[in-house]
Amino acid sequence: MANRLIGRLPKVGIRPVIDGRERGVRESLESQCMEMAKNAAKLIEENLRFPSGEKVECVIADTNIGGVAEAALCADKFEREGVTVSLTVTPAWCYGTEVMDADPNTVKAIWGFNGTERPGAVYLAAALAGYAQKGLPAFSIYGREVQDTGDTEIHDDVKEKILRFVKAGLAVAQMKGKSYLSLGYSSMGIVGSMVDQNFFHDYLGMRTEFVDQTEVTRRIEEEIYDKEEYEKALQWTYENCKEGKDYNIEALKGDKKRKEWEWEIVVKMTLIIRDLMIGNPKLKEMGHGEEAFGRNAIAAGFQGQRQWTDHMPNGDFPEAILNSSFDWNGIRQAFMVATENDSLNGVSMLFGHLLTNTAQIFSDVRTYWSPESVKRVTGKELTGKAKDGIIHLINSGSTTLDATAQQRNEAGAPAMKPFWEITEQEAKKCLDATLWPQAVKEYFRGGGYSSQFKTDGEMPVTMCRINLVKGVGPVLQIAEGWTVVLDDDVHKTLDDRTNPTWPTTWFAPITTGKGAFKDVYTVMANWGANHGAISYGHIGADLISLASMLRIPVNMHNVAESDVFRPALWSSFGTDKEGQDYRACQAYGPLYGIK
Ligand SMILES: C[C@H](O)[C@@H](O)[C@@H](O)C(=O)CO
Ligand SMILES: [Mn+2]
Repeated sequence: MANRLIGRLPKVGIRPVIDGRERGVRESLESQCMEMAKNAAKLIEENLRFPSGEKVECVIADTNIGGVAEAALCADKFEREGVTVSLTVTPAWCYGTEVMDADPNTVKAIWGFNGTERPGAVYLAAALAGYAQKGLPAFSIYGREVQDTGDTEIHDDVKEKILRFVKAGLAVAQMKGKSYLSLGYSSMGIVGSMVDQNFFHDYLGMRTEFVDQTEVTRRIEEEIYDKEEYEKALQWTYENCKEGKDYNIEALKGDKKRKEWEWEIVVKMTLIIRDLMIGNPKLKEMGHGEEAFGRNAIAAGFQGQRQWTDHMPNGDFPEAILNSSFDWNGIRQAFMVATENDSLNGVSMLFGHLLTNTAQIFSDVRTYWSPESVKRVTGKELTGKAKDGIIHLINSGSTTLDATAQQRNEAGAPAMKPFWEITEQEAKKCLDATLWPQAVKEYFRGGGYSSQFKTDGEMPVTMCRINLVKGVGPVLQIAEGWTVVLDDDVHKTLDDRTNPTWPTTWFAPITTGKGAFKDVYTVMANWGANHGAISYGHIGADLISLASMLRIPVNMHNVAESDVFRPALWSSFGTDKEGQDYRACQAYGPLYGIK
């Protein structure tokens, strides 16, 4: 099941461009050129889907584009069809700016066929020079190996670049016009929860919607939720969410009646937060037309601490369930809900979700454990991928239950998958691997239930985080690494020193010996905030491409330089890639800002 958001899904436009000279040249290229476009469309449509499950659709220009009139016809078609990502393809020389996609509102790339009989790469270079001069960043795709004229195969390096470009371009398009829903506002002085509407508007093209947490109270008290669904949800919760140990001191423990009330409240909160995000037609049937609309929120945050949690059960259950790929309605697309309303971590989760279609982990970046410290407190050596030290990722609230690592990929390895690949049995395993202890009352006076589990499998993951820096603007940090599994006794000793009621992920970033990635300690020391968003997979290169489209410089990453793929004209901003990125992002400014 997909999440209901308003606005059509963006399409990818393919533009075959051709040397317009008739009486020989054009005719000899027509079919090869169109074939290239069809192959690119096939590659994209066969490989890419939206997080809601729909297949990505391509639109090909009606004819090859040999001059400005055909370019305009194509632009017209693309506008009608809702194309926002444009890929120009050509095996031959064509006329630079005359055939280019000059629409400032599309994300652009050109694939110039690397053959020598007809010079596709020469067009690519001419068009890129044109784009540089006009200030329109475009990605350049050019295969490493020379292909023969009639060869229609797409080499792997080209495939990788096309798919990376399209994925990132579609992420840009999907955010545009959607909302971040801020439920409550500032949580415990966490600056990411002081939602910056200018950042959302200028960089992401998104709205920011502000709703006070009293709206949740009102809907609970006035019973503005689907009551049938609520009964089903409550029963499902009792059957699938096992209550854990109560760690509170006797004096703070709630009685049976109180605990039942808390379960009822947290289930109602889950329905209500979801309805606030995406609406619910059922509410209209109940006479609540306004509430039925929702806020068209592609991501949200719940302040919780402290005003809500000092008084009411906390948001851990609603956040964890919404962020997971399943609930009482079955297996479904995960929502993006940031705990403590940390909107910048919410956006980082959204990036990961749009690039991978999977649920996302939200965590505090809590403790760096050196091998020596682990040895000191447990008497044991860290081994395997954990051997050089680990970072403890842990937070009450938003960590998806998909992070229990109970799902398996085709190779049988632990994974977090898009919802349509998750089996009923896997969803059940994730739920079975999770306990729900009473929230620790010293922190959460109003109680509630925290999700308690550990990430019990070694998975490739990428942690990222947007930070807003005065004088610079937004910057993105990225750390690829692995979730690691510690021996049970080591895990328990380390976990018990923290808040054992919360979900734990042990993270071993990949270190390079240089800069922020000198070692695990320096990764932790260079992290720019208290939170990180963790996505399944090594997606650093995809995040880098996406950030460049949004003109957000990357201030720290451990992706191989050969995989860094940004608009071609970034190379006009110097030779070192990081400096190029800062200078180019500054020169072009936010995508939707005042120019
Ligand atoms: C209960 C505490 O207030 C936690 O929520 C706190 O450690 C954080 O998560 C801070 O981001
Ligand atoms: Mn936190």
